[in-house]
Amino acid sequence: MDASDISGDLDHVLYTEQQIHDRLDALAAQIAVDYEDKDVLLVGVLKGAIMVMADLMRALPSSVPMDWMAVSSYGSGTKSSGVVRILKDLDTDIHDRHVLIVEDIIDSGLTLNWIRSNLLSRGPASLEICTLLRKPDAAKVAIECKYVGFDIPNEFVVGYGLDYDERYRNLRDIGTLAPHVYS
Ligand SMILES: O=P(O)(O)OC[C@H]1O[C@H](OP(=O)(O)OP(=O)(O)O)[C@H](O)[C@@H]1O
Ligand code: HPA
Ligand SMILES: [Mg+2]
Repeated sequence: MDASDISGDLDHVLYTEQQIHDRLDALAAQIAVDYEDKDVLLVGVLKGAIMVMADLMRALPSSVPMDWMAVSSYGSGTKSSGVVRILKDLDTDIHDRHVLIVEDIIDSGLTLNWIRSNLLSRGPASLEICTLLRKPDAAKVAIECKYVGFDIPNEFVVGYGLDYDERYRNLRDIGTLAPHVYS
């Protein structure tokens, strides 16, 4: 099975692989300037952020460490439960570290709101957020996010790390699913 099999399940493409890479390159350039004189630790949120992390960190000019957290908030559906629990914690002590959270999407904002306050309680020197996608019309809590790839409509999207029931993460583009997939 190859990616062309799953791309047939898309209704429409929002962003192509090329558009995503171009935007991440621009964000990386901005991050490189902002952290020019600081050591930054990238913290990815599994699993959705894997592609963003891989491409963002390779677009950075200097060597940067990364760490990962896994939390559960969505289960297998398309709505956040709002109940977040840590499945895998950081390996790194972030006290006094400059931390940049790397995410694929801010939807309701509940996941990042929880992660943000959890990480802030550990006393980082600074804490900022970089997300590839954000849905302003879906926000249930306001999240201050310094680096945003694209603001998108309030539609469920898949691809480039984003899943529907653990599928479609390996799609290179980001798009919405055709109605037949849900039925
Ligand atoms: O803003 P919110 O409404 O909280 O939604 C955003 C979060 O939901 C998704 O993760 P999910 O919990 O589905 O796990 P995954 O990353 O493994 O897909 C996504 O990757 C974000 O982490
Ligand atoms: O639109 C979405 N797609 C996939 N996963 C998600 N998690 C939150 N929102 C989304
Ligand atoms: Mg996630």
